[in-house]
Amino acid sequence: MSTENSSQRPSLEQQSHSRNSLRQHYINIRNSVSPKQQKEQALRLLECFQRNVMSPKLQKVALYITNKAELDTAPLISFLWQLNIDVYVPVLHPFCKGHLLFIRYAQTTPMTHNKYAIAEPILDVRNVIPLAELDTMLVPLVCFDEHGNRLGMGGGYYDRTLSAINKLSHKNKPQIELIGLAYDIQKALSLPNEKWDVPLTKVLTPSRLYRF
Ligand SMILES: Nc1nc2c(c(=O)[nH]1)N(C=O)[C@@H](CNc1ccc(C(=O)N[C@@H](CCC(=O)O)C(=O)O)cc1)CN2
Ligand SMILES: Nc1ncnc2c1ncn2[C@@H]1O[C@H](COP(=O)(O)OP(=O)(O)OP(=O)(O)O)[C@@H](O)[C@H]1O
Repeated sequence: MSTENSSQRPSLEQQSHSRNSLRQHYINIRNSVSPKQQKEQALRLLECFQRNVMSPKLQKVALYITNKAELDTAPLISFLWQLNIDVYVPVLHPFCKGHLLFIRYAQTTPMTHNKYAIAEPILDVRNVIPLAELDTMLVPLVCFDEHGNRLGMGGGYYDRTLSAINKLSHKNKPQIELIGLAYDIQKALSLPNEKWDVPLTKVLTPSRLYRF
């Protein structure tokens, strides 16, 4: 996307068009994963997590509940539960449009479905965690590149929610690890980035951990 001068710079409309075509291209790639492969890849992801991410510092982890052909997080969630590590998942914010709340997710949590038909805990304010208290957030994505740029489903939910962290003063800024979870086939050579994009610190795939 780099250009010599502003007259050659793509317009906002062109940029959003290329983001949307890239997004659709990688959603199609993701949808080509069969249910059998999805299961196998989820187990390999768990092994890769155990080798590369697991640490005694991991106490409060945000994850997501898998939608459609996304990399399946269920084995990872069960593993964290076994270790008594607290797991939090996103809920669409009821008042703050485009933002997420992170809610404690346990085996007995009463669940519902959001407008995208994704399972989410029924909102109970006692189970909401302030972002600054999370030590790691595992983030869904449609594609990523080798600089840690991420393209998601296009709602801007994660970027909006995470921008709140960047607004904190440096002193209070939490050292939250932002780790994208993806199949290896979701890696792009280079993605356009926007001022609101919050870069990932790492991406974990079933075969390796990328550090940026
Ligand atoms: N598992 C999961 N939970 C998540 C996200 C996500 O990407 N994955 N989100 C990340 O921000 C938020 C929800 N954002 C979403 C935005 C758009 C669509 C959507 O357009 N879905 C299409 C189907 C897409 C497909 O084929 O995979 C649909 O509902 O028809 C879904 C979720 C919060 N929770
Ligand atoms: N921090 C923010 N403040 C205001 N608007 C934002 C912010 N972040 C993203 N947006 C808006 O959200 C829209 C979608 O953003 P983007 O394409 O980056 O979503 P995404 O990262 O793919 O989606 P998601 O995070 O939900 O997976 C953009 O058009 C942008 O206007």
